[in-house]
Amino acid sequence: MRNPRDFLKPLANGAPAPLLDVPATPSRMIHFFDPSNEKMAAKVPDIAQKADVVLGNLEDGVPADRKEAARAGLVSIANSLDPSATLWTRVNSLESPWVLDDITAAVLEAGDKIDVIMLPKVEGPWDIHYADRLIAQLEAKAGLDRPILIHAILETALGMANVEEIASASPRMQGISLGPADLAASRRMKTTRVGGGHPGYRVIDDPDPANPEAPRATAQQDPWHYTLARMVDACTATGILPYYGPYGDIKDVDGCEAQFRAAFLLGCVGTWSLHPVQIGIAKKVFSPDPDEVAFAKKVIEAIPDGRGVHMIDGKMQDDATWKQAQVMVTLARSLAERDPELAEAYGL
Ligand SMILES: CC(C)(COP(=O)(O)OP(=O)(O)OC[C@H]1O[C@@H](n2cnc3c(N)ncnc32)[C@H](O)[C@@H]1OP(=O)(O)O)[C@@H](O)C(=O)NCCC(=O)NCCSC(=O)C[C@](C)(O)C(=O)O
Ligand SMILES: [Mg+2]
Repeated sequence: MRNPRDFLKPLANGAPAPLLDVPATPSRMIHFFDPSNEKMAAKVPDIAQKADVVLGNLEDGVPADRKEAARAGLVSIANSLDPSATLWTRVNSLESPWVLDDITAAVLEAGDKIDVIMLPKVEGPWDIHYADRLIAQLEAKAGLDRPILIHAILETALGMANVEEIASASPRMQGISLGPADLAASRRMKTTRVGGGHPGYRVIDDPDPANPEAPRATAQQDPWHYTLARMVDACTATGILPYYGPYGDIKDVDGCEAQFRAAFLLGCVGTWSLHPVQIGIAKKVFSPDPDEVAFAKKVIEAIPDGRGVHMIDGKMQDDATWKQAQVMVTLARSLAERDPELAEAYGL
C-alpha cells in the first residue's frame, strides 16, 4: 500500500500535482467519434458546441488498419478545436499493441488539450497504477501544468468485482462508465444488445387461482440495475463520477431515453452519445426537470437551516430531504451558469 501522505504527490519528478477534487464541469453526454472517419471528424467542431464532452475514440469500433489514422486524427483535432470545447479520448486496452503509442501521443502531442483519458477493460487497481505512472512520466516530459485524469470502463466480471478498488486506486481517477457489451460477453449474459433492456428479462404476476387461464401481467426489468447501483456507490464513496455508457440501438430513441433516465435517477451524472441524435436525449435526461428544481428550491427556502420536520405540499420534509433538495438545486445551478435557456427554465 502507498503511504497515504504521498497520495497527492506526483508520480514522476516534474509532473503536475494530482487534484484533490474531480472538476465538476458538466459532462451530461460524452460524444464519441472516430477521428479516422473524415466525415464524422468534420462534424466535431460543431458538435463540440452542443455536447458537454467530445471524445476521440481509438479503441473498439475503429478498424485495426485505421488505428494510426485515428491517433493522428485525434492529435490534429485536439490542436484545432475551439479551446472552450472539452476533449477526452478512449485509448486501446492495456494488452493491445496500440495503447503505448496512444497514451504517448495523447499526452506528448495533445496533453494540454485532452482532459481525460478513458481506459477500457480495466480489471483492477493494478491497471490504474500502471497508467497513472506512465501518464505522470509523459506529463513531466511534456511539461504539462495540470494533470490528465483517468476514466475507467467497467467491462469485465473481474473489473466489476474490483470496482471499489478501481475507484479509489488513484487521485487521477475522474469517473467510471459501464461497458455493457463487453461486460455482457464477459459474464456470459445471453444478450446481443449494447445496453438497454431485453424482452426475456422480466417478472410475471402469479396465476389467478380463480382463473388460471387468464393472461398474467408481466413487465421487463432492467438487467443493468445491480451493476449501475454498485458502480454509483463505488464512485460516490470515493469522490469520483459515475456514468451510464453506450446505448447501441440508435433508432430506439424511447428505449435510449428510458435507460438514460434510470441511470440519472440512480445517481449517474452523464452518459455516452454514439450518434448526434443521442446528444439531445442525454441533455434532456441529465438536466433535472424544472418542476423538480422548483420544488427543491421551495424546500430549501422553507427550511433555511435544513433542520426539523416540516410539511410542504403535503409531503414530509426533514434534514435528509433538505439534502436531496440541495443535490437537485446544486446541479441545476451548475448547468444554469453555462446555459441561459436552462437558467430561465430553473429561474436561477
Ligand atoms: C452507429 C453509427 C455507425 C451510425 O452511423 P450512420 O452513418 O449509419 O448513421 P447516420 O444516421 O446515417 O448518420 C448521419 C450523419 O451523422 C454522422 N454521424 C454519425 N455518428 C456520428 C458521430 N458519433 N459523431 C459525429 N457524426 C456522426 C454520419 O457521418 C452522417 O453524416 P452525413 O449526414 O454527413 O452523411 C455511427 O453513429 C457511429 O459509428 N457512432 C460511434 C460508434 C462508436 O463510437 N462505437 C464505440 C463506442 S461503444 C463501445 O465501444 C461499447 C463498449 C462500451 O466498449 C462496451 O459496451 O463494451
Ligand atoms: Mg467495450
